[in-house]
Amino acid sequence: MTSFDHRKYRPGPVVRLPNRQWPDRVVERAPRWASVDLRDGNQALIEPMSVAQKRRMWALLVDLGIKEIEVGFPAASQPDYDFVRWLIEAGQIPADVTVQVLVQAREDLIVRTFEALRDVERAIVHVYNSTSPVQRDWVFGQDRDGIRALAARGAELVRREAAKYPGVEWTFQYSPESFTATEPDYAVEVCEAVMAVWEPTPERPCIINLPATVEVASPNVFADQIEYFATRVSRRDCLILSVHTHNDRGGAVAAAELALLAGADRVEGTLLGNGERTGNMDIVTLAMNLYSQGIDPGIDLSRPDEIIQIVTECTDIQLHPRHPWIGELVYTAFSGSHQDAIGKCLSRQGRGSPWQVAYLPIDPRDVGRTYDAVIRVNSQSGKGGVAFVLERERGLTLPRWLQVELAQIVQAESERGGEVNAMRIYDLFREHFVVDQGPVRLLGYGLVRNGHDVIEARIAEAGIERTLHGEGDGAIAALIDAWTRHSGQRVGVVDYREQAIGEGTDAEAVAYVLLNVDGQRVAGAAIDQDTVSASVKAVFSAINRVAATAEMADVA
Ligand SMILES: CC(=O)SCCNC(=O)CCNC(=O)[C@H](O)C(C)(C)COP(=O)(O)OP(=O)(O)OC[C@H]1O[C@@H](n2cnc3c(N)ncnc32)[C@H](O)[C@@H]1OP(=O)(O)O
Ligand SMILES: CC(C)C(=O)C(=O)O
Ligand SMILES: [Mg+2]
Repeated sequence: MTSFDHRKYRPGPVVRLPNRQWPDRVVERAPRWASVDLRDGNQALIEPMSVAQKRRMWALLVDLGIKEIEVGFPAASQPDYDFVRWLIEAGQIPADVTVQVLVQAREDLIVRTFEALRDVERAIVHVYNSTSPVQRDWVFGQDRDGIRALAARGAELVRREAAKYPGVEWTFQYSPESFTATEPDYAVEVCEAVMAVWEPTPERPCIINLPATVEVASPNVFADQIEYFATRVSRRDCLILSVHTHNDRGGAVAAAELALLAGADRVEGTLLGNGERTGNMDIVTLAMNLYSQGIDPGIDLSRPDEIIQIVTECTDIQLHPRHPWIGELVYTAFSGSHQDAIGKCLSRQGRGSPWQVAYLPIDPRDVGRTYDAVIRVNSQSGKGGVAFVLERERGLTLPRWLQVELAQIVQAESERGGEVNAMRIYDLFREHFVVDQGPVRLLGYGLVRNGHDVIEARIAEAGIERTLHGEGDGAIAALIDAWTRHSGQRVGVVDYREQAIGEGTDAEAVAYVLLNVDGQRVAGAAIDQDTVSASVKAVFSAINRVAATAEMADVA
């Protein structure tokens, strides 16, 4: 008998919203960002941040360009109080950044919160109380009127205390905590009661922050709740509509995105999504989502490794290697068809033209990643990936028939031993296709080119030195003629390619040849400083591969 029983649960809320508008809208600009790393993020840590960690996190948030930063709950704990004091007294708050602090709708806490903020130039005071039926009934033991009065009283206290510090530019923020589980009409009613006290104007708006304190439904329901609120609240022009989503169902980012369609102006979240339970909305992910749609996110995410390092140090939570946009493995493909498509697209992607590379929704270089890690080879990989790695690391552009054969060799190796790195792929290429130490060794050759080519090749075969003679149109044809006369084999050239790698005096030639020897196709390759020598040696590589196969058959 287990307690796993879905009948314990009821479906989440449904909002009646005929003619909802948000599904037809698109997001065209970034929201106002507000970080709650130092408050919601911090309160969810096993070990809350030390002073040094808070300072590091603060510096990072400012550096990224986040302009509204909730720095703590100063009335709740001495470290939070002290941190706020340090920010103010040490002049740490840049002119374009506003600190925000959280407080419950309780008099003593509100008084202390304002004390903590004395001498600040500007600040957002964020007061909240919970509004859902279960919180009303079971936590606060109050009915709808009672909770509305609690909220209004909190607003009055905030207004009263703010008046004691007239030199400060205050912004008031209210959150109906547990908004997503609150009846939508009642959420509007409570916020109206708060606004009636604060009397915001278009010039001095207040912030109404609608939280998915616990994510209880799919993101479309949240969007309905936001649109419902935005279209029913009075004085919409006097408030900044903010959302604060949590990730209980894994939809915090999606919910925030849809909320923007539904009328939200501002989004609260944390870097990389740390926060209560499964976390807060991840600012980095949402910002990168916008970026990848061609929208300026308004925060600088060009150095994500720095974000990962600092957030990891401050939270002691490791980043998942497949975390959206910036996880370690996000721009790495192991699977063959992905590698093939990525390689093809990268080779055609023009500089300055709109990015369109299959499987890479953005250019990895934008977030400080190089192409080095884009393709890594294991047993799931195919010829495209192997070829891509060799081209990237060694500049070798293998012909397709050689890619196919090499990929099989690499795959066999990776089935035995896991990932195969670029150096090993190159070694396998040389070991299998550049065969200059086989049964037949080329000792030297002379070529007379006079319209018609005549070759004289000295070889050692089974310990015996011989000189072969042949002629034809081109060095390869002459050599094939020489070998055919000597061996009696029927040899034809199916394909031949050559390429230069490197430049200037360091340049080398690589030759790839596919022969048909007595009906059997065999590939060979060679690398030399000279193009003709590379092609001659490539033919011997192929001949050696045939000879080696024959020797093995004899042994068997
Ligand atoms: C969704 C969120 O993240 S909300 C933010 C939550 N963050 C935190 O709680 C971290 C900081 N908080 C704290 O350190 C403590 O809660 C303190 C210091 C603020 C208060 O501590 P305490 O006074 O010991 O009480 P505690 O937190 O248990 O408070 C519960 C009481 O406050 C009331 N309360 C809780 N929230 C609120 C609120 N927003 N407004 C008014 N009253 C509230 C409860 O109904 C309860 O009342 P009761 O004592 O009459 O039953
Ligand atoms: C304080 C509020 C906004 C909160 O963190 C929540 O509801 O999740
Ligand atoms: Mg929260």
